[in-house]
Amino acid sequence: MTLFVAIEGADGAGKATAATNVREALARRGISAVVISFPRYGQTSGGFAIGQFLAGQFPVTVTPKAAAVLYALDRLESVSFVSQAAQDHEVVIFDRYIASNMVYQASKVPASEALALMSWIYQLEINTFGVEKPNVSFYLNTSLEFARKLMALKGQRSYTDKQYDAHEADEKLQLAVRQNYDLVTKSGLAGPWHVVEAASGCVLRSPSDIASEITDHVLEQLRLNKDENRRSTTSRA
Ligand SMILES: Nc1ncnc2c1ncn2[C@@H]1O[C@H](COP(=O)(O)OP(=O)(O)OP(=O)(O)O)[C@@H](O)[C@H]1O
Ligand SMILES: Cc1cn([C@H]2C[C@H](O)[C@@H](COP(=O)(O)O)O2)c(=O)[nH]c1=O
Repeated sequence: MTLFVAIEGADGAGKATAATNVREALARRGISAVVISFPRYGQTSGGFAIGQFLAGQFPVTVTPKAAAVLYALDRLESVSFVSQAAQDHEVVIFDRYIASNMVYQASKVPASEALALMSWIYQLEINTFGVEKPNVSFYLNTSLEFARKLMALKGQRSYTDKQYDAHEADEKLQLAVRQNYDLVTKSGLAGPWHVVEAASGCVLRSPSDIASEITDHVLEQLRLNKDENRRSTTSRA
């Protein structure tokens, strides 16, 4: 059975880097893994609409619920792509997944409405759209200060020429995103969660150090899954 792993975090936390390094670390152990990054900007109509929205070019005002639907549509359109990846690989690593949708949209409404909106989005994606649940999620926790430095290292994006997109430019949103990741990880929504610190004290950890912490958890989860499969095969025999 394929393991679905989600790597989550604020903009510029180093998720794409961690996802690639984890995939390579698994490959070195003979475990086949693939990285799928959401949004899939150029691949789905939802992804295209999100690119327009983040570039500030969507033709109508996008409320938090409308944004949630666009992001969820991107994943709905990707269901068969994900299921093909699951047939071809032992591990599918998502660079952002459903929790990004829950956290970012919840960060645009008053704190008292955040949990209700998060659970609405989770129901929409899992129950209504039939998107695959992650088996384990990692939150790459980083301060806004470090994230700004990493964002500055990012190359040109496909959907905007600006240095910062609509979410990245919004400092208040970036702070609320950190509070809401804290809320989901503590409440276990869209989990189970492991929190991975991007920095140790006031020094950013190396990409390989971060990836090896995540890889160790993934290997442990693969072992647990194999034990579980063996147990259920034995009890059926
Ligand atoms: N731990 C790290 N130490 C130093 N540089 C890093 C680290 N992690 C990532 N980087 C660099 O920071 C930049 C942004 O990283 P990355 O694209 O992985 O972030 P991200 O979280 O996926 O960003 P976003 O969500 O905004 O797309 C890249 O140039 C990457 O090489
Ligand atoms: C998948 C997903 C993403 N977002 C947000 C998070 C970012 O601010 C942007 C785009 O992500 P990228 O990593 O910078 O390409 O969109 C979201 O709100 N909901 C989602 O489902």
